[in-house]
Amino acid sequence: NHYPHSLRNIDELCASIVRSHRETSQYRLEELQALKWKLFSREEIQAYQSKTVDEMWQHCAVRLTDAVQYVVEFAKHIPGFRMLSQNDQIALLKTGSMEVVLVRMCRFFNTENNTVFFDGKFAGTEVFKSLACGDLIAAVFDFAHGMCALKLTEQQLALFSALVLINADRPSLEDRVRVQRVHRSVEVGLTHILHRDNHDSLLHKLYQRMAVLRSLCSLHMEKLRWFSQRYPLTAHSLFPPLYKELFA
Ligand SMILES: CNC(=O)[C@@H]1CCCN1C(=O)c1ccc(Cl)c(COc2cccc3c(C(F)(F)F)cc(C)nc23)c1Cl
Repeated sequence: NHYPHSLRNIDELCASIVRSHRETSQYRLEELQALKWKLFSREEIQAYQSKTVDEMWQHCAVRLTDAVQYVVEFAKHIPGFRMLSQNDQIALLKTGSMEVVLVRMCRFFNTENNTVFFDGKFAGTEVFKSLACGDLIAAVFDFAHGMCALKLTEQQLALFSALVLINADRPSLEDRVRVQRVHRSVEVGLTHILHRDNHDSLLHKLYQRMAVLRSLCSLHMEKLRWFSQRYPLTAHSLFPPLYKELFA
């Protein structure tokens, strides 16, 4: 093909990241579209609201762990991520996987009625009341709103997710320079895709979203610590092992 060698690599990089995103996105957009107006009944909302704090946390932790596992699969198929050392892959996933879960959540969000796909239907913030962390849930919904407003295509979302994950500023990386190099190639890929989509202005907005993401995830870690101190039994025994490995 007529591309100079480097651009061909970027095209191949973009294609592999988009493919990996599609294969690990948990639900296809068409499926979610079909379920868009399936809302919880009053009784179902009551049932969620009458769960105890640790029951609801455990219920969510199972789903979050599931989502994190899909992000791990996504990462494993990103060329350049696989090349990193095992320790650096774990270090990137430890701090980045929840951020990617949050980025991906915008796919499950219906901005018309401020609901998110949860447990098979679309839920408003009131469903999560028994978690006793309304500020966290409000922040999760706000972030999803902000992401939806950017109207990213699946390809742009795939590249942005890879950019969020492969971040050389993460703590305890062994080979920061190598992570920076992979980050740069993903960034070139995203810039290339945005340019092709005639949407160059989006890159700046996406970097602002990354800053919001970091503050949101430190709020999550604070909540997780609060929860595991208050409910040590649930946190240490009932949370799926991967969750503990990533967040403990
Ligand atoms: C298809 N559904 C989805 O994509 C989402 C993401 C993974 C599974 N999932 C849901 O079912 C879901 C959708 C919306 C919401 Cl608000 C929730 C509840 O979210 C959380 C409740 C408790 C703690 C959460 C924490 C904390 F603090 F642990 F880091 C962090 C995040 C980000 N979300 C938390 C969930 Cl679990």
